[in-house]
Amino acid sequence: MPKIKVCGLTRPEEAGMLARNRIEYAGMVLFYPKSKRNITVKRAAEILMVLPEEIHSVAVTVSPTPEQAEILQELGFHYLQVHGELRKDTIDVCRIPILRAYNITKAPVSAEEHEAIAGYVLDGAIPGSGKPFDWELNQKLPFDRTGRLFLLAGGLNEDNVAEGIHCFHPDIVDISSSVEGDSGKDEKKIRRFAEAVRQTATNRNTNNENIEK
Ligand SMILES: O=C(O)c1ccccc1NCC(=O)[C@H](O)[C@H](O)COP(=O)(O)O
Repeated sequence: MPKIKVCGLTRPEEAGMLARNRIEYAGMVLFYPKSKRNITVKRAAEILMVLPEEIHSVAVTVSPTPEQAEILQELGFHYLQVHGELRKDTIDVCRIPILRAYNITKAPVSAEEHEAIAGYVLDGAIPGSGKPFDWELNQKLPFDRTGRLFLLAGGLNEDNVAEGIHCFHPDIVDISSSVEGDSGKDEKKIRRFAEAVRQTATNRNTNNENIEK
């Protein structure tokens, strides 16, 4: 069963929503003012303060500079997620694992290889837009998964997540838009999404039992 990452936290009370629903990863968008989910370093520190230690924290960035990466790892984030450009000088200062994210348009992705890259995120063309990439055309993953995490992102919701899991077998399913309300993350939506993910595993086990009978 894949783990779940809820991305784009903006308020400390959302940490409790994740804990109560046994969500394993929490993403926060920083240094990207174009995003409606962009938060300040101060706000990220407030959220990290109340986020249970067992939830992995992910700083979500676009083309981060070495100085920004340094601030984020000093804050205590467990992972640095990088959209846009992954700079060599940023890799050089990074002591936390990198999740390399690709926004899939029509052009094929050519995945970078580096030992600092702990996982890959395949995301929609516009991150955080709630729109998936073309799953049909991207069935073959553009990287070797061995020893690395694979996160499926982009437009996932409680209705399509079972199909996404079936198509890609991701280690982590990554969501944002579909679990939001007017003022940020919505606990009822998070619960329903988590139930849909866990139900997928239950259905698979039941199907396997039926096949074995
Ligand atoms: O969420 C954003 O606004 C964002 C901005 C810039 C870079 C990345 C961003 N989000 C990254 C994520 O990991 C989202 O969870 C992912 O894009 C899925 O979002 P959604 O399609 O809304 O479920």
